[in-house]
Amino acid sequence: MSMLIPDPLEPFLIFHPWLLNLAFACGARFREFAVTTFFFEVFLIEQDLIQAPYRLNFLGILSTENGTPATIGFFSKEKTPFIAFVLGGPGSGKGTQCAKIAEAFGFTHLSAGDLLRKEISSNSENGAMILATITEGKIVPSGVTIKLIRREMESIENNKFLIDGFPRSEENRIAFERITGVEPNIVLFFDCPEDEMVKRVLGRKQGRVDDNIDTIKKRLKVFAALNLPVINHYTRRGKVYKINAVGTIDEVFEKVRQVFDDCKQMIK
Ligand SMILES: Nc1ncnc2c1ncn2[C@@H]1O[C@H](COP(=O)(O)OP(=O)(O)OP(=O)(O)O)[C@@H](O)[C@H]1O
Ligand SMILES: Nc1ccn([C@H]2C[C@H](O)[C@@H](COP(=O)(O)O)O2)c(=O)n1
Repeated sequence: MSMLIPDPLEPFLIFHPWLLNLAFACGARFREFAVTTFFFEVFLIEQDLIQAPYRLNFLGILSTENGTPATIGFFSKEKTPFIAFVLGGPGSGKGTQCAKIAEAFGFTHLSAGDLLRKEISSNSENGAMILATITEGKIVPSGVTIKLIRREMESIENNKFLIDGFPRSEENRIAFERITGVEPNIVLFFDCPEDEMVKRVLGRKQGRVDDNIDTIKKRLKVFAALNLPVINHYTRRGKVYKINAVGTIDEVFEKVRQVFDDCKQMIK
């Protein structure tokens, strides 16, 4: 485990211009993160795509329950897990395929959406904010989501994780990589036409607050604006396996199986 001294200050930089000035005095690496995050955040709030008050929640990432500073880069070299991010629009079939991958290849399936919904039903301090955000089809502050993912990863012995529905935005991605110190090994992208996604979501009938036509339209807009840039980033990094999500569940899984068979050498 490593501790990088300046990181605990990062969340403050986002909100306090005078601390931004301090960052400039502290070195290039710190400065780059602070400036990028600041301008990106302003853009997202202006576009009404994220919750404005997330800055305060972002503090949650860097504090731990016992009050000691959080460790940045929380995987030891010996225990760096194999991570597959699973992305795609709402209803593209991420959750369905993750369940099959987990069973066939021994992965632990962590769904960011499920973890957030669990927070709502457990009446946690962030429950009301998460419910309002999901109902609006927007993205929950990274700090909140990463804390939940991190908690699960730390409590599970398995070393192979499917992280479903995360990162949803460049801000999610940058925060995750900064905090964990790792990138995903691969990224699955389920490519599905919008009309098929709408049909699947409306047919899901699981009582989700966001499975209605108004929220779906917003989620599709958020997906195009915020999630596609993440997919483009990892495409440039040579990590994306794009899967045509049209077809029966088993037909799609055959394409997925091929990806994991091809990656067997990388998966310990
Ligand atoms: N290939 C498929 N063909 C038809 N229906 C499918 C297919 N894959 C999944 N479904 C159905 O579509 C609905 C949405 O699937 P799923 O929940 O897996 O999508 P998702 O990408 O995880 O969605 P979300 O991001 O909204 O959680 C479910 O009812 C599921 O049974
Ligand atoms: N990284 C994430 C993942 C999910 N959410 C919120 C917003 C989504 O519309 C909702 C449902 O997620 P899904 O089950 O479709 O993966 O959860 C988020 O804010 N950030």
